[in-house]
Amino acid sequence: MLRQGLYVVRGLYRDGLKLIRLAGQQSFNRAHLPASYCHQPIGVRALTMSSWPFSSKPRDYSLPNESWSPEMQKLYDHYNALCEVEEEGEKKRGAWWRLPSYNRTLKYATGGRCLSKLLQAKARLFTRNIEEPGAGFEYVVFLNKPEKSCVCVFQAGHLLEGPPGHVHGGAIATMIDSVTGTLATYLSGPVMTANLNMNYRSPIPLGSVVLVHCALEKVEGRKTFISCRVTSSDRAKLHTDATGLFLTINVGHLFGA
Ligand SMILES: CCCCCCCC(=O)SCCNC(=O)CCNC(=O)[C@H](O)C(C)(C)COP(=O)(O)OP(=O)(O)OC[C@H]1O[C@@H](n2cnc3c(N)ncnc32)[C@H](O)[C@@H]1OP(=O)(O)O
Repeated sequence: MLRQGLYVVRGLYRDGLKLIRLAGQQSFNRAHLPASYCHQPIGVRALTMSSWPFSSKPRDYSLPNESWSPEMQKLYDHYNALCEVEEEGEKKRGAWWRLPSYNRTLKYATGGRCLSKLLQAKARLFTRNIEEPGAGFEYVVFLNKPEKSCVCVFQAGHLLEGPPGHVHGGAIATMIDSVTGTLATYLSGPVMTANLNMNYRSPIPLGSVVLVHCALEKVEGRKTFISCRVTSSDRAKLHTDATGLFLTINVGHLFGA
């Protein structure tokens, strides 16, 4: 028992060192990643479960729960169906990927458990820190790899109220930052938001379901430019449009380097 525990601690320590070494590089390079990471997009890779050393798995917040409205479920089913295509009677991976989502950014990456203890043991990802299903940000992101775009299906809960009965502008900005940031991370590796420009065109009723569409505009050196449109679920109404600039960072930047 004690020996098993020591093996786990030693493994985590080794993985932690690997991650810290990776953190010193300008950007993640496939050649330096464990083989199990290499078939997944960066956003997914950071959260891979393949080397999860414990028996209990963390909750994936992007899966349907009882708070989802029929509209939210319908849109989830629509995009989820695009993740798998049938060719000559065989099921194959489609152009779309559903991205899993956890409530901590570091803990569930290889070695991240060590790092999250070193940094902020109580830290929780802002958009996933409300445990009550449906009260805050209910969302799922689907990535379209060939088109370098993504769609987020977002249902805003009662804790996100701003103007009476409508979603707070800061909550909308949070979702835009998260989804554009997710796409930029997938395309360019570790990034931070340098600039977000937002035009609020029409209010979003609380409890409604909207789509957050994001697409790559261009990459210039360390700069990744993403455009974003938040629309009603039938795409007929534009709620917000935005642009985001993301700068590739050396992960050491997060550690004060
Ligand atoms: C999975 C969940 C995803 C969630 C995604 C959420 C992402 C986030 O919210 S990140 C948190 C919010 N963002 C931050 O806190 C970032 C704070 N800012 C910083 O750390 C730094 O300013 C940082 C990293 C953005 C840029 O710093 P640095 O790497 O030193 O870049 P710097 O040398 O100043 O500038 C590089 C280039 O970018 C340009 N640039 C930098 N900032 C800006 C800006 N705000 N607007 C326009 N251009 C800019 C510079 O002009 C320069 O251009 P050029 O090379 O053509 O001369």
